[in-house]
Amino acid sequence: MLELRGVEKRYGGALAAGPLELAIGAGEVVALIGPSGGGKSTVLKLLLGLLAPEAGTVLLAGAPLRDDPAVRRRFGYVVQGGGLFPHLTAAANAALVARHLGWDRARVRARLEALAALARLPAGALERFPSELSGGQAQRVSLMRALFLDPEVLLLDEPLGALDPITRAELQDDLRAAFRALGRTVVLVTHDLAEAAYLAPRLVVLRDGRIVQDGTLEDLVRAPAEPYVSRFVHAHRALPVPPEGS
Ligand SMILES: Nc1ncnc2c1ncn2[C@@H]1O[C@H](COP(=O)(O)OP(=O)(O)OP(=O)(O)O)[C@@H](O)[C@H]1O
Repeated sequence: MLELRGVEKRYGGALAAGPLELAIGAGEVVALIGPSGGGKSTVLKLLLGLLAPEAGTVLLAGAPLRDDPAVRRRFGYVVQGGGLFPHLTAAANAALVARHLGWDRARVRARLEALAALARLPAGALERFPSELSGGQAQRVSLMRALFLDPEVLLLDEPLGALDPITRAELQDDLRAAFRALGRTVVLVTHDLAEAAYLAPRLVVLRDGRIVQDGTLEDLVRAPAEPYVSRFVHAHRALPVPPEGS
C-alpha cells in the first residue's frame, strides 16, 4: 500500500532522513518510534506527499505518489497538536473537506454522527469551538476530520501528545478499537514505546533519519539491532514506590 524506495530528504543540503527502504501492506498498523529529531514526522510527511524527497520514490498502491488533491484524499492525516481551526466548531472542522466537496447537509450530519460514535465524542461537543473542548475531545475531533472521507490510509503524528495519563489511556483504547473496526492501513508516530506496542504490532525505530530496526516489540526486546534500541527499550522509568513493609 505504501512504499519508500531509496528515499532521501534534505533540509538546506543536510540529510534529515534516508536512504529509507520501507514497505507497508494494506491493512497493516505500523508505529514509527524513536528519539526527538529522529525523523518520524519527516517520514510521515514523505508518505503523505507533504514533503518531496530529493532522491528515491514514494509509492502508493504501487504507483508513484503524485501531488494531486484526488491522491491526497486517499489519506487521512492527524497533524501534531491536532491542527483544528479555532474559529470553526468541532462539526465544521471535522466536515471541512466534505463541505468543500459539496456534500449536502443530511449526508454531512449522518457522517458526523457515525464518526462521533466511533471516536466516542460526547453529544453536544460537536457544536463547540476548539477552545471549549478538553484536550482529549479535541484529539477525537481531529481523528474524525481525518476519517471523514473514509480514507484508505490513516497517518497520525503524535495523536495523543500532551494529554493526562488517564485520558491518554482511554484514547489509546478507543484508537485501537477504531483501527480494528476500520481495517485500514495506519501509520502513527509516537515516542512512547508502550503506546506504540499497544496500538501497532509492527514497530519501526528511527534514529538520525535511518531505520535502525523494524519488527515486533518482542524483536526489539530480545534481539535489539543496535545498543541504542536496547537503551530505548529500557529507558522507561519505573514508579519510585517504596517496597511494601519499608
Ligand atoms: N523544516 C525543517 N527545516 C530544517 N530542518 C528540519 C525541518 N523539519 C525537520 N528538520 C530536521 O530534520 C530532522 C528530523 O526531524 P523530524 O521532525 O522528522 O523528527 P521527529 O522524530 O518527528 O521529532 P519529534 O519527535 O521531536 O517531533 C531533525 O534534525 C530536524 O531538526
